[in-house]
Amino acid sequence: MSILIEKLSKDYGGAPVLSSISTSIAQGEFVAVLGASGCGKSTLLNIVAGLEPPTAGAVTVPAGGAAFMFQDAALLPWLTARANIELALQLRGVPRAQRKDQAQQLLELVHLGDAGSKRPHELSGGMRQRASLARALGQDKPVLLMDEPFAALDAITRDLLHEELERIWLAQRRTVLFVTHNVREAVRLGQRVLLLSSRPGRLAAQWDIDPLVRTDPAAQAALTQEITQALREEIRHHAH
Ligand SMILES: Nc1ncnc2c1ncn2[C@@H]1O[C@H](COP(=O)(O)OP(=O)(O)OP(=O)(O)O)[C@@H](O)[C@H]1O
Repeated sequence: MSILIEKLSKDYGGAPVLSSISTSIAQGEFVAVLGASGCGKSTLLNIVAGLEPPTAGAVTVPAGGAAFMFQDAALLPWLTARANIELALQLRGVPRAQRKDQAQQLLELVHLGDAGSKRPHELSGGMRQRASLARALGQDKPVLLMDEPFAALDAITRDLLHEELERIWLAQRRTVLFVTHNVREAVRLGQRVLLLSSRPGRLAAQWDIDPLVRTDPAAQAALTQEITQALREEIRHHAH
């Protein structure tokens, strides 16, 4: 077991945002979290990251903690892609002599091997997210928290990054908690999909995704439709 969430509730002083969420996430598992806008998905990740305390309940994460990747790459604009990654390595205590090589390996892992000397504004949105992923991986934490990391990308770039992320996840088997609005993305990447309800955010439903679904477009489409229907119902409730 990697992440244990027990009767987790959260409010910011007003109405509850999250209410009694319990689930456990296995080591190396990839879990996608879906829910309507404002249902508390980011709050859930922030609590797992240790950035926000829970109001009630408990969250247990592995001793090494979690790395975070956001929708906005949040790279330091005055540093090159390589230097952004080297900084993560430095913060982790990697000796200076090894940082350059390790940063290059990480750049190559995300297929940015030739772009290390570019600064963020010289990179496309997809390349910035690749650099951001390399930086998150450079933190070498057992858990990777991803908050809509590909939401701002065009569909083709997003599909490419799905392939990259899957390849890296299969090679490294980190535990991933991936928040998205996009049902197709959740079904494409997740071994399990959690659906949060709105106001308060509860665990409304979950689906285990059979890996065979990924190789069967009809099954993938049917499951996407089923989950989309459930998400729509959550959004409709919320609208009343
Ligand atoms: N620091 C905070 N202080 C007060 N309220 C907050 C804070 N952070 C989030 N909220 C509120 O908690 C609720 C859930 O927000 P959160 O960002 O977790 O939702 P979300 O599901 O990630 O939304 P979206 O999908 O739009 O990104 C919202 O009503 C938001 O206004």
